Amino acid sequence: MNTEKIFGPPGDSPVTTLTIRRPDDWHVHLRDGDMMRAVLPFTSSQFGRAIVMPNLTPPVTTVAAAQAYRDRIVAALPRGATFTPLMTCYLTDETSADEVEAGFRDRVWVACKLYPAGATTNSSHGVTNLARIGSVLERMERIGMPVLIHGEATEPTVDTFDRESFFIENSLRTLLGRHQELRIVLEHVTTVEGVAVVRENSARMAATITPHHLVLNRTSLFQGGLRPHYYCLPVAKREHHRLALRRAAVSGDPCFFLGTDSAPHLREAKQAECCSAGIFCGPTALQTYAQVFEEEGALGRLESFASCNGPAFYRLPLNTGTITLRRRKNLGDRSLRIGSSDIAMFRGGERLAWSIDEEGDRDPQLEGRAR
Ligand SMILES: NC(=O)N[C@@H](CC(=O)O)C(=O)O
Ligand SMILES: [Zn+2]
Ligand SMILES: [Zn+2]
Repeated sequence: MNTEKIFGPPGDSPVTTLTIRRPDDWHVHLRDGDMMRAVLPFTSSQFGRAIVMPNLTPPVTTVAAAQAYRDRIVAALPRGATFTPLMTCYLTDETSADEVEAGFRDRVWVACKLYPAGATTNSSHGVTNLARIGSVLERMERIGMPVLIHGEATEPTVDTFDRESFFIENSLRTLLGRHQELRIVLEHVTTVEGVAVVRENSARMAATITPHHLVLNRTSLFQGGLRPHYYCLPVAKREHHRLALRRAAVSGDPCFFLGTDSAPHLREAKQAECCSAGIFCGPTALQTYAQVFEEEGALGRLESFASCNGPAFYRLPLNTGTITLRRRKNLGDRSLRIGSSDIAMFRGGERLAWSIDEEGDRDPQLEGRAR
């Protein structure tokens, strides 16, 4: 990592540019069609790779569907982009272990995504009971294929703010016991309990942390009125949970890495009687992570979180090339136009401390270093 004036003597002017190995996004929703074409450049310009979530309608449940979806993403990439989408298989009660293994061996998908049925956006085809997919999980355990979990309980009697900790205590711990070699990512972790279970099982477990959960708590959702654009699942929790997430992210520990959970919804779906869950944070994700790491006095560890810990967990090579962030106050766009509608951007129109160099410059010293 290259920084200018990062560790200068006290009173010295602060770091002005920050060059890190090109990062990856280990959790993103690229959607499909016009929306995919509109949101993809924000991901492909910053990240070398991204784990693409399979919660389309209909969900991506077969090798053929994943292959076709990957082809559509690659065809939509801006000219000259060097970006690799990493695909996932949406688990249902009917998923076949053979199909899962075939797609993994053919390098079509890198992981399976487990949505408890009804837990979040487009999860109605998800798993109704973990016992139903026991043989699939057993196979994944055997072949070393990770399962990525939206870790929230779905029982209607469980309080929304307790759904993650309830899932951990009542489902995840059983799963960990039943499948002792299974490799697991707790996606978009939001609680102290989530951070703890990941640390306890860090030999085979990791978690992604979103930019928004590092800066929002549940009070932010009601700041001056109800904020639909801050609503996502799992919902932001109390302040002490947010502080635990910040400590985990900046710790440098390999079991925590970057996953934006950028989840675009049209404005009419957000500003509605029943608001869809999801925050479109892709355009300002890296800038927000940089701000958080700086506030925590840990800019020197941003690179491990953003660019190194994820590839180590997924057993993939590090990216070559770099990205440069510059301390330059900038006002980003407020929203992204899609046909006659638009998508509100998280922190769009806010004055952010960091901006991303457009060229995506490459450092010859880093080129070819990995692999
Ligand atoms: N995070 C969200 O609130 N929404 C995601 C689904 C998900 O990741 O749970 C979406 O697809 O919109
Ligand atoms: Zn989710
Ligand atoms: Zn998601």
